[in-house]
Amino acid sequence: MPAIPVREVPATVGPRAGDPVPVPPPVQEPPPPIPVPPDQDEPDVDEPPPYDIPDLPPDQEPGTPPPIEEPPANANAGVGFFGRLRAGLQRSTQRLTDNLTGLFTKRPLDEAALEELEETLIAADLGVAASRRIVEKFRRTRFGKQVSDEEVKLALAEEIAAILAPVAQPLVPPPGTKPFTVLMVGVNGTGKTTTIAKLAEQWRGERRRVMLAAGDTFRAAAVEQLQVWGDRTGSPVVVPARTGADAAGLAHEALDRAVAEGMDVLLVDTAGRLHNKSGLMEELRKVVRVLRKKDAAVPHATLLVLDATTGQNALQQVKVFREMVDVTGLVVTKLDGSAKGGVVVALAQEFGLPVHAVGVGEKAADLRPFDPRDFARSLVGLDQ
Ligand SMILES: Nc1nc2c(ncn2[C@@H]2O[C@H](COP(=O)(O)OP(=O)(O)OP(=O)(O)O)[C@@H](O)[C@H]2O)c(=O)[nH]1
Repeated sequence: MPAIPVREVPATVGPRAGDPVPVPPPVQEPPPPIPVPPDQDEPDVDEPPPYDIPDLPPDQEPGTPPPIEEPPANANAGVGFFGRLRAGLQRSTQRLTDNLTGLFTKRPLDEAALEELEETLIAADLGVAASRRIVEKFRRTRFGKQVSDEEVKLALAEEIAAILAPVAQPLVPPPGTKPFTVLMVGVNGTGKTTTIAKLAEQWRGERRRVMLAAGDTFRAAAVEQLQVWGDRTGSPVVVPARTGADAAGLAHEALDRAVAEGMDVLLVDTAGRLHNKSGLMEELRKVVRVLRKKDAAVPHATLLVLDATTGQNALQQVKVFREMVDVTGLVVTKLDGSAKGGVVVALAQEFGLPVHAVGVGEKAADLRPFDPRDFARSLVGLDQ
């Protein structure tokens, strides 16, 4: 196997043994896509043909991030993360609350109103099971009563938060686990690379030493993108020697380097598509197998990154990726551009997998640990 180069961080920003780890400058913007020259050394290696994973959403073209709906004009309004979350979820909130307004104030809560409530919740992507659960609670506690819009929102927020609470688990590298190794999986364009950068930024800010591994070896642009993020966050990046190099070999090499260099965290990017679903499954399983050979506990976490704009497709993606790898937690991105933020509730109800973080924008500060109360109140349009 050819040697896998490690892109070293310039001495001015990279940590040295014994030095305090500098806090990297805030990440301002995601790196622009970088044109990739044809690989002169490897004329035989072709880009894989368009992928054909029948169970994944058809609207995600290979290599093309899904279009993000225009965010609302006041998307950056508000103070702090709650304000961003609230602004980011505005489309989802509108979708949910438009039909609720006046639903119960015009009449006491009867069967027809409950049915309308259920339809509204399902249309807002909360999923059938969660919607039924919420409606049942309303039936038990409020049937026959006249309730104001505000009361409805409060009760909804409470119920949604109760569904979300068990899954809201921030991802914290446990003390003594070094390097805490995280495998990032998900369909292309969902935000894996950006999420890696955001986590790297966050953990470097906590003075942890972070290494990145560019495991999406077929997409040279993805490798370049991770290198840019590595430079920006001051994290060394292990890159493949050539396009299409063995991803498992790269992950193995990265783990060796991370151990040798005393890294606290290793974040491994992976491909979101290959020739077909079984090709992707084979590759992801091989990456895990090879890592486990080195250390049975690795990867310590396997995060599936989901794009909220895909709505109910996200549920399908969880099912497909769980067939491939042992998904330990979820990150839901692009809540800022989506009217389908309710899908987080459906994911919580259906799978009960930890939701570690949500993304409400492209900047480093736009990824935060998932707070059930904040999310629920934002989703129904209540203030903090
Ligand atoms: N609005 C918004 N955009 C995001 C968010 N997270 C990621 N993006 C954008 O989504 C696009 C795709 O993100 P990537 O990180 O490249 O996705 P990926 O899954 O790594 O995809 P590949 O690199 O193609 O494998 C980029 O333009 C990101 O800036 C988010 O929370 N909100």
